[in-house]
Amino acid sequence: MMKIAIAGATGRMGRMLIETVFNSPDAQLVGALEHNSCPQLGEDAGSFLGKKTGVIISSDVAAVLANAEFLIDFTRPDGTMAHLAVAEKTGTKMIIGTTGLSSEQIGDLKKASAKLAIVFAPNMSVGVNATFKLLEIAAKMLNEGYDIEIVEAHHRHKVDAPSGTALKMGEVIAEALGEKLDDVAVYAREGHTGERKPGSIGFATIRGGDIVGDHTVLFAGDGERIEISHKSSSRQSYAQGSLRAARFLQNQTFGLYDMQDVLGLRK
Ligand SMILES: NC(=O)C1=CN([C@@H]2O[C@H](COP(=O)(O)OP(=O)(O)OC[C@H]3O[C@@H](n4cnc5c(N)ncnc54)[C@H](OP(=O)(O)O)[C@@H]3O)[C@@H](O)[C@H]2O)C=CC1
Ligand SMILES: O=C(O)C1=N[C@H](C(=O)O)C[C@H](O)C1
Repeated sequence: MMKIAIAGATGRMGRMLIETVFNSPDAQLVGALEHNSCPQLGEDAGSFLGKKTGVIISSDVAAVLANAEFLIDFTRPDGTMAHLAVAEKTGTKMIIGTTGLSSEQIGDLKKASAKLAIVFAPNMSVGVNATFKLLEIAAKMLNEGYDIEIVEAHHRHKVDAPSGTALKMGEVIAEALGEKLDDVAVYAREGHTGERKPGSIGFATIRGGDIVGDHTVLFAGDGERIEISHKSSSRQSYAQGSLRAARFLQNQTFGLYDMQDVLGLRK
């Protein structure tokens, strides 16, 4: 039985993860973390489901992690890094879905992974990770005469842009074309932009309503265009993917992995 704690327990992903762990025969919910101004501190983590899990929402990271083999963290970059600092001491393996980490913070994850096993991925769904592979193939086949644009849409509460998934799509495509995303990305257009720069990868962001997460990559040529899209209609796929990541980590003692490793998709 995997002993799992959830960070950001009252958030959109936190709640989906609590429900998923609660209903999984091979997982036990042993902790639920929130920051110390959260109004639900002291409540049962399952109260939003009308169920008793026996786990009380707490802000005591050290006490929660002392009792947990795994921490699944979908919070904010500062929260994730604070949890990581404690997990390094307790040896609690981490599954990190938080997006918007700086390159310095990612560097700190890499350092920690010398001793701690971590899965870090901007999207835990099987479908999105399969889409990354499709994009790699498409980018190699359409490497001349096609302009590449990535469009993502998310709910009105999302705080980072472009999404972690859109950025990863850009990285996968850039790598397939022998480029670095930083050298070819165009994140915004406004005013007199001039003509599109050949070889660039454009990003466009939509925020509104309750959109769970849509990503489309356009390969726009002369007289035709190809679109590769993934649309999430529920957060379940992210939560199920996170549990698959925890199962994968059962067999790892250290190292930084992503969902391509978990799903056996790495070339
Ligand atoms: N990898 C993947 O598959 C997916 C990744 N995500 C990413 O997961 C993250 C969370 O998304 P979502 O659940 O929608 O966001 P929410 O805002 O609904 O949830 C975030 C939770 O983390 C808490 N939190 C915020 N800051 C801190 C902190 N410094 N320390 C501890 N806890 C904190 C929030 O509390 P409060 O609200 O009180 O601030 C809230 O409970 C985002 O980065 C998002 O992009 C989302 C879906 C899938
Ligand atoms: O904030 C979200 O909701 C999501 N965030 C992730 C991202 O930034 O890519 C994954 C998914 O798209 C939902």
